[in-house]
Amino acid sequence: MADRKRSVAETFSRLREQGKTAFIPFITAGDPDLATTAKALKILDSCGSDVIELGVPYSDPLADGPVIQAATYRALKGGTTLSSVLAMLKEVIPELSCPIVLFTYCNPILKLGVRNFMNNIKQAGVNGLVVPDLPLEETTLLRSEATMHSIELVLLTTPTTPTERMKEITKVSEGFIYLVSAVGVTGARSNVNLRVEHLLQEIKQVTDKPVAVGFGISTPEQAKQIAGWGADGVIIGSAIVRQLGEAASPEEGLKRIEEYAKSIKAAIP
Ligand SMILES: O=P(O)(O)OC[C@@H](O)[C@@H](O)c1c[nH]c2ccccc12
Repeated sequence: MADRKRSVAETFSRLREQGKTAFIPFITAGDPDLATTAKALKILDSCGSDVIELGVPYSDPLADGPVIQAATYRALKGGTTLSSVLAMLKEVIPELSCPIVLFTYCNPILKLGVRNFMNNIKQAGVNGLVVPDLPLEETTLLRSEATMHSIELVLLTTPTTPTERMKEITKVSEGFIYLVSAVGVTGARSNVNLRVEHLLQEIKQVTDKPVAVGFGISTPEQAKQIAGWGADGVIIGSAIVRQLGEAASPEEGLKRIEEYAKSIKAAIP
């Protein structure tokens, strides 16, 4: 029963019934250390996060901007590995009410072997998975193993994805569809890409699966704007990672993200 309560798709359908938009924070595991990550997950959960994205630090974060690259570097320097992240999650997830979506690049999955990887993350209590550098053509093996382990494999579509390809992506994406709102890498932008409103409408014409928007969102006003355009979820990473990882102390960083998460949650209906 716990799994069903926690599935990403279930979370979105509950929110849809309530007419609410999901708040989905992203943080990098192990930045500044795994003990702080464990506390951050509990704080973000208690501040009303509906889904939490947790990034596994990897040496070549090609889709990440400078803030998350710096966080990744700090986490790797601190010795964070996939197995230490999963060991921490095994302890923490039973205390969380929201589902966890793990973020990892392809390489760590291939190193472990797809079946082993899916089994390990399922054992840790993870619900969803995003693999930013996994092209649609390569998803078959991951999708079948994810399905076998009831892991929801979330796929991404971007402002430059051709319509036919976007339709393919929406067909096979599980949990939700990640609409990347801006071209380029992750990182707060001063304005939200106004094309997102049209992109959301385009996707919602071809699927009724939930669509969450990420990239560049950092202020309550931007979150409110995205929610107003009909997004089912608002994803914020760099703005949170910066406050947590660049604070004078872990305690200071945890205090900052608590206040920040509450301000975002208050802004989205
Ligand atoms: O950092 P931003 O601009 O708020 O965007 C969310 C993003 O950080 C998070 O979803 C993410 C972290 N690493 C990624 C790599 C690819 C796509 C998305 C991501």
